[in-house]
Amino acid sequence: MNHLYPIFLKVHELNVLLIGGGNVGTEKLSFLLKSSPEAQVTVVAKEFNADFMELATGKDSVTLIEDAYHEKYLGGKHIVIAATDDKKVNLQIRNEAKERFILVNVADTPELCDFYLGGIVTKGNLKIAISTNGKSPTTAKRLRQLLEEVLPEEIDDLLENLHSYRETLKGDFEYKVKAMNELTEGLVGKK
Ligand SMILES: C[C@@]1(CC(=O)O)c2cc3[nH]c(cc4nc(cc5[nH]c(cc(n2)[C@H]1CCC(=O)O)[C@@](C)(CC(=O)O)[C@@H]5CCC(=O)O)C(CC(=O)O)=C4CCC(=O)O)c(CCC(=O)O)c3CC(=O)O
Ligand SMILES: NC(=O)C1=CN([C@@H]2O[C@H](COP(=O)(O)OP(=O)(O)OC[C@H]3O[C@@H](n4cnc5c(N)ncnc54)[C@H](O)[C@@H]3O)[C@@H](O)[C@H]2O)C=CC1
Repeated sequence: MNHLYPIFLKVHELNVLLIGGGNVGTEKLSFLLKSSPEAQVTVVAKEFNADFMELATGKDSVTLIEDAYHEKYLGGKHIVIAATDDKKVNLQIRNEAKERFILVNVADTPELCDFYLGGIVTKGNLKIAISTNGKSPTTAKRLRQLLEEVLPEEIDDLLENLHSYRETLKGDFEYKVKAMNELTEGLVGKK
């Protein structure tokens, strides 16, 4: 059974806390910033590795704190990603986040996650998020690569044009629904 419900977060308007600045921390920050370059991220780690520093240096929206995790760092955060190599610390982060009703992801332990990070395809205004329900992250990656390849950049022109047309519609809600559906009927191959 797949119970996951995907949403699209405005992470440039939310405060994200990432704990861990190693390989996994680098991967998580890298995909977060690839999709959301202005994401507001505070990173706490005892040490940051060279790749992490290269990625984070010069990014105004990323704040680095060289310290061991402490619950005080949860203050004012909406979302937490635990990516340390210490399972006990990851569990502590998860429990202290849950006490505060903060959504938490523990990179190496799906059972402890409130949400998973997904493979993400961006073509201008179009964004597609891919999950395999935690079963095969590599498949999520491969599907992301495939869709990046096959979806044309021009798909964004289509969205912009449809948006302009939508702005010109003056009728009530029902009229707009009908007009937009008629115009886009050909996209799904219906006659
Ligand atoms: C549950 C989840 C929780 C979470 O991290 O959010 C999770 C968990 C785990 N990942 C593990 C390993 C790997 N993860 C990747 C890659 C990605 N992992 C991502 C998401 C997720 N990974 C969530 C589920 C997503 C879903 O529902 O499908 C992606 C999509 C997004 C992102 O990371 O931002 C990103 C691809 C991004 C892209 O390229 O587009 C690769 C492949 C590679 O790097 O080439 C490997 C190595 C191969 C392998 O092991 O499969 C391990 C074992 C750790 C160990 O053995 O120690 C666990 C733990 C476990 O499964 O128990
Ligand atoms: N979800 C995923 O995609 C994957 C998850 N993993 C798992 O993720 C974990 C981390 O792996 P790596 O990043 O390779 O380890 P790493 O050794 O490269 O990095 C660990 C980081 O955690 C920090 N850290 C450790 N204790 C801390 C504390 N108390 N407070 C603050 N920071 C602390 C270290 O300073 C370092 O920055 C491992 O347990 C591994 O099994 C591994 C591969 C993929």
